[in-house]
Amino acid sequence: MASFEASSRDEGEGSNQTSLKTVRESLIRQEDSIVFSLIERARHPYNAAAYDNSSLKSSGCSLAEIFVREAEHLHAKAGRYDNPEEVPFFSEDLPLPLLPPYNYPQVLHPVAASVNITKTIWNMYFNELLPILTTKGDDGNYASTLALDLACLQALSRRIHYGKYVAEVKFRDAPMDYSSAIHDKDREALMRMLTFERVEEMVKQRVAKKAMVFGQQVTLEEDNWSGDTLNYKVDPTLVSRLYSDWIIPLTKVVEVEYLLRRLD
Ligand SMILES: C=C(O[C@@H]1C=C(C(=O)O)C=C[C@H]1O)C(=O)O
Repeated sequence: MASFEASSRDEGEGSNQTSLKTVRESLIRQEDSIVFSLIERARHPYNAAAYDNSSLKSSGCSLAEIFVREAEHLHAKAGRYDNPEEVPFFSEDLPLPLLPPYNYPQVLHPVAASVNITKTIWNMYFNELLPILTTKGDDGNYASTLALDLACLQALSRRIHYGKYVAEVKFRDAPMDYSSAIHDKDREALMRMLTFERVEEMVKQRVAKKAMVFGQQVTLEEDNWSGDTLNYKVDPTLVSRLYSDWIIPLTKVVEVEYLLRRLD
């Protein structure tokens, strides 16, 4: 595993199973889901009818919203939101899981449940990301398109809200330093303390590389494996930009919001 800027602080954590190292390893694995889901969604054009609030006159919302609401309803029955890493977009009136709850480890402070930026993620995904990820046009495959949107939204929500875990382990590593900034409600100091620019740079480079590797046309002819002649399924610089402009900044917003409530 790559060595991280803060690796010295990971050492000696002993009994603490969730360390900055394991949290970062999870973020690295989540990159795979995000990059794959973006590549899959980019197979279809934009398909505007699925997002138009006026297409379904009787409901007043878009087909996308109905799709995500009903999918979350079903996922709630299967226990998805028992896992504190999963944050639904429409948390009102979700049904209880049908199976008895699984005993997920309680790593976070209970205030974690109140940190939720799904509205921001929703707006970012539909207003900013989708128009640049997809080509213009309509292929009529709204169900497939929306199922792929759901996969993208879930992967993004999970990754961004995982900032709670990042913040928790950073807090446990340096409780005195963080506590004084939390008492002062000093967002800027918290943002400075939790930021590791070198790690962010590595993340941006790695996701661009993953977009190149996962997005190649794989053929059996040797020639097609030479990097610069390839036509990637999603522009690797777009994936890197998605991380630098939205995913990393929003993860850090979650980190700060969680820390501000960490001593409540
Ligand atoms: C997630 C972390 O916190 C911050 C956010 C990062 C991210 O979202 O990828 C990376 C580095 C830090 O600036 C971390 O330190 O690993």
